[in-house]
Amino acid sequence: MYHVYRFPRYPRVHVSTTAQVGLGQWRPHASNTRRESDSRITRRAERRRTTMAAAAAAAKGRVLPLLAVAAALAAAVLYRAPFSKSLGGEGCSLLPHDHFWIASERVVTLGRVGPAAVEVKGGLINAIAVGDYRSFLLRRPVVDYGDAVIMPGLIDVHAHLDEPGRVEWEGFSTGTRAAAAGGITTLVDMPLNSHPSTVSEETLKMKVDAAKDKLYVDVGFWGGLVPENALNSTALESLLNAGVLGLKSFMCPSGINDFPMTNSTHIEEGLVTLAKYKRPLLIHAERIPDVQNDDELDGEQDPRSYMTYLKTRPPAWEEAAIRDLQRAMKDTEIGGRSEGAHIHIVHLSDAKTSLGLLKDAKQNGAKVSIETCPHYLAFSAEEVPDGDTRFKCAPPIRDATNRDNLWEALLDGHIDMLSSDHSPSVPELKLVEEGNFLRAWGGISSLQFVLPVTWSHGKKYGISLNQLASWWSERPAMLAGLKNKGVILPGYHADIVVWKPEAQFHLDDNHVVYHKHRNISAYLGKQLSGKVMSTFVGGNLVFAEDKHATVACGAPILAKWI
Ligand SMILES: NC(=O)NC(NC(N)=O)C(=O)[O-]
Ligand SMILES: [Zn+2]
Ligand SMILES: [Zn+2]
Repeated sequence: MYHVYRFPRYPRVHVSTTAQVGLGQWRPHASNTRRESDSRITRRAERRRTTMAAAAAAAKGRVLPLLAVAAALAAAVLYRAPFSKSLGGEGCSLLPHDHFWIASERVVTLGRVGPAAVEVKGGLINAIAVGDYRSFLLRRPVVDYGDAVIMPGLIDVHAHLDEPGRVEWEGFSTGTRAAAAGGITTLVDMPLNSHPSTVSEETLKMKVDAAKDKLYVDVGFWGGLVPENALNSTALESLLNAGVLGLKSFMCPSGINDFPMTNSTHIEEGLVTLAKYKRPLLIHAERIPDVQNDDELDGEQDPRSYMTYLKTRPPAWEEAAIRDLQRAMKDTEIGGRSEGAHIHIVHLSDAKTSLGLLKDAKQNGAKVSIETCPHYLAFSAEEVPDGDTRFKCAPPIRDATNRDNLWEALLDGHIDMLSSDHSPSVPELKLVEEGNFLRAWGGISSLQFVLPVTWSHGKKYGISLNQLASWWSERPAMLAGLKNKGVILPGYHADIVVWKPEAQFHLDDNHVVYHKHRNISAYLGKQLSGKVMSTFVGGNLVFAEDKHATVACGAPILAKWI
């Protein structure tokens, strides 16, 4: 027996924007903003949205509230593709079809994992047949992936692609090829490390221009909240109107001259404007405490020792930042000054007091979400070799107990999602030879490996494929307001990764790495399981069998406020 979930057969359902959300305390805000779109894909998906919810609800009640949150959080955020190539256009896809089925024994859809066939048509998921899908394989063309996993493509909401200005560090072409090879179908680019930083309408335009014809996956952009624009709502609105999906700010020096840190006043004022647009503020939450522990500063320290570096950025830095954010978080509560805004803490490393404070804030009704990154879950301070600056990042990788506590918080739902924080530089700045932790560039290079890394390490903690899809696709889509992405359901973009969780591989010299600089990644030399076979973006097969499509047909994603 099989059942097909298809657009026209289902009745309309009302998706409440005030539904209780199954995403910790992260509740959406109702909005009366009318949704519309100017892209072909978005319009089509929009017509199907209520039907998808009906299909999902019919199959599994749990899915409906998640759709409600996506709809509500994204109520004012839409996207369009100003220069995307036509679907299935010449060279965009390794598959010569615009309408086809893919099938496997393990499809992650409708809140379950099981046999299913997925119909892809015109860049969208058109129908899903679950159960005895084999009878569907008579319908051609079909790609039968056997027992490989078919899962929503990963959405990486934290990647530094560094173009324009520092293309020698990473770039749109190299970065998105690595993303496609790693099963990432959408990424959102950070506003710093490129030059200039993305802090205005003009600099966003430079980003989008630089990305032209170089995107192998879809790419959105965060803008920067910096002292120069934070208190100037006209400047902020022009950046938001230009299409950034939200803003990002630093509470400590960022290491980039034209991206200065913000204080809590900048953050609180910025949130008021963001509330109007219903877009999130992402915060690098480390702050140099007013009084530093003498232990951390005193004495002759070996700069090649990882412990020396670890002591320079203790958990107290994360804690000080979160304490500084207390008022801003309170402002996001219902009835607060910036109700409608949302605070997202990037790359949380401290699983102790900082996490505890954030849990309390969520409990009290603050609109806060938390991400952590695979390197905090895969590595521990104890195992970082002295002089191996590939492991340097901020906040730092802490001890093994902290790592276990991060996994626990992720599994318990206190940490909402994962991101790569792919932040490479040129090898010279990483000081790999010299091994000086205090002077080396901070940032982990990981984009292509995040799926196998999360899976390889998560297996030991008993993670499921559904959790993986939630942390890497569904919740990141909600954060970025990508209402047609993040799940495999009719009407959503056909952004899909096909991978083999059991396939082991050694990240050795023979492994093809598409990052600009392969040798600065801390994952090189590691044994991993989980091999990406195929990646589809908007129905285009953009990566398969270690080959990319010949033409880069990914779309830039720009938010539109109406
Ligand atoms: N300028 C950076 O890219 N910094 C990044 N560096 C890290 N994470 O070590 C970050 O996201 O904070
Ligand atoms: Zn950061
Ligand atoms: Zn970062």
